[in-house]
Amino acid sequence: MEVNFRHEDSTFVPEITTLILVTLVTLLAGCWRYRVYPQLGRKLPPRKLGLPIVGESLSFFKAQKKNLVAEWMKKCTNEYGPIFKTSLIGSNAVIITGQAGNRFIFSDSDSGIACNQPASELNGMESVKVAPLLKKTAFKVTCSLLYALSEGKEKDALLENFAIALKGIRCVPLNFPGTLYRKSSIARARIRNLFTQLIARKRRELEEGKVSSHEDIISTLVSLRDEDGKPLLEEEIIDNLITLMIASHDTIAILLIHFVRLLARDAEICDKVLQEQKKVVKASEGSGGKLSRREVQMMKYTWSVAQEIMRLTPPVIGNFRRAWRDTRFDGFDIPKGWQVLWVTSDTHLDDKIFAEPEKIDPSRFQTLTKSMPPYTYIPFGAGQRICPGAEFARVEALLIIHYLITTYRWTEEIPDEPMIADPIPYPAMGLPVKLYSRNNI
Ligand code: HEM
Repeated sequence: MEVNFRHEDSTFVPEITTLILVTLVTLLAGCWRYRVYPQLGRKLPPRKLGLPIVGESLSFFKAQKKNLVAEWMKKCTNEYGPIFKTSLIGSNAVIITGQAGNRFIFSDSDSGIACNQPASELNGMESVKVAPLLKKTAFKVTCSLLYALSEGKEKDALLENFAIALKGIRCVPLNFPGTLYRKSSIARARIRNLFTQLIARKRRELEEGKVSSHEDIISTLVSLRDEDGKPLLEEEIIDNLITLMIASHDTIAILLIHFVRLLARDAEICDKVLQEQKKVVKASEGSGGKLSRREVQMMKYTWSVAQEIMRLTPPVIGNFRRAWRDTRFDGFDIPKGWQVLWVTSDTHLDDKIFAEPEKIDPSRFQTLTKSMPPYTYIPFGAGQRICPGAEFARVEALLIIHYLITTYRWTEEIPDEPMIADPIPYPAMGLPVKLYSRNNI
């Protein structure tokens, strides 16, 4: 027994010492690799990187949760100028703001920066929570128009799993039974499975000549061939379908939620939108109320309201790129491998571009658009990577607002409902409203 104890004790001490040494060496190596080395011989943008590993993630995400990202950015740009460095989610990052910065990121020039990386149900309802309803509606539109999925179990399963998968995007990656991350991974696997089945069905229907290669996004991706006649891998098709779902879902829903909220709050804007939509109803009488491109083009004021909403509450607050080589902007070095974050709010709230930027004034988009400097109004991004769904989003948002405002009027049930960020500003209680039918259109 004695011998055994001694034996265990004697190996235990070296093991601990080795562990401490390995940890120290790893920390020092990490410090050298991510903190010291990038600064050597370079003029990096100003500002400290914050705590090791954690960086400024906590203060950034706290600001995001409280819907204070624009203020967080303003404080930094006031102190350090339009370009400054930070460390977010374990990566060194440069945040670039302002028109010149937007041009540097969006223009096609060789900047060294590359990309990193979803109604009739309302009938008879008196009170409804707008936010979850519009999220579900946007999701269903994507499923119907992009994936040609009709109502049924498949669509419901996709919606259910997608909601769980999304929650897991921003959670701590602890892969244990019961954790959000584990549930989200299971939901992602189910979504992949569902898409695999949909792709197989679409392949069969294409072979049997039941659908055309342009029927929907799935048939298009399945039919695509490269120069050598090779099709896309199934994994590539699934990745594209998931990207489309993420990109189209919350974005339109957030725009519509803020639109419905504004119409409940601003009687003048609401009346102008209603008058425009009444003209659209009249124009569509000849075609039995069906709306075509011509009627959508008539909705100019309604779209200017949407543009103003996206100026003040952009559905996408910015996006990450990565420096694929050492590069420079505004006299500062941006080391290869660092993250580069562009942000929407800075130019959207710049009083040199938008007079009285805090004021809601849709008319600025009726007079200003042509004279607006490039790279200043960027809800859909700009340049080569501009959102490919911008026109889809415009038509979908306009049609949903048309349907809502010509069928109902509504009042907020909680007039002072606070906003939370999820990560985009979102009514904390889901925007419950009282609905009243309009019978006089
Ligand atoms: C109001 C609604 C929408 C807004 C504000 C919006 C905004 C954006 C923004 C800012 C980007 C990033 C651009 C960049 O990183 O440079 C983006 C990318 C993207 N959006 Fe949208 N989007 C909306 C709706 C949609 C819809 C409906 C679809 C699909 C039908 C869509 C598909 C995409 C795709 C596929 C990308 C990635 C493009 C790429 O990586 O090159 N978006 N969107």
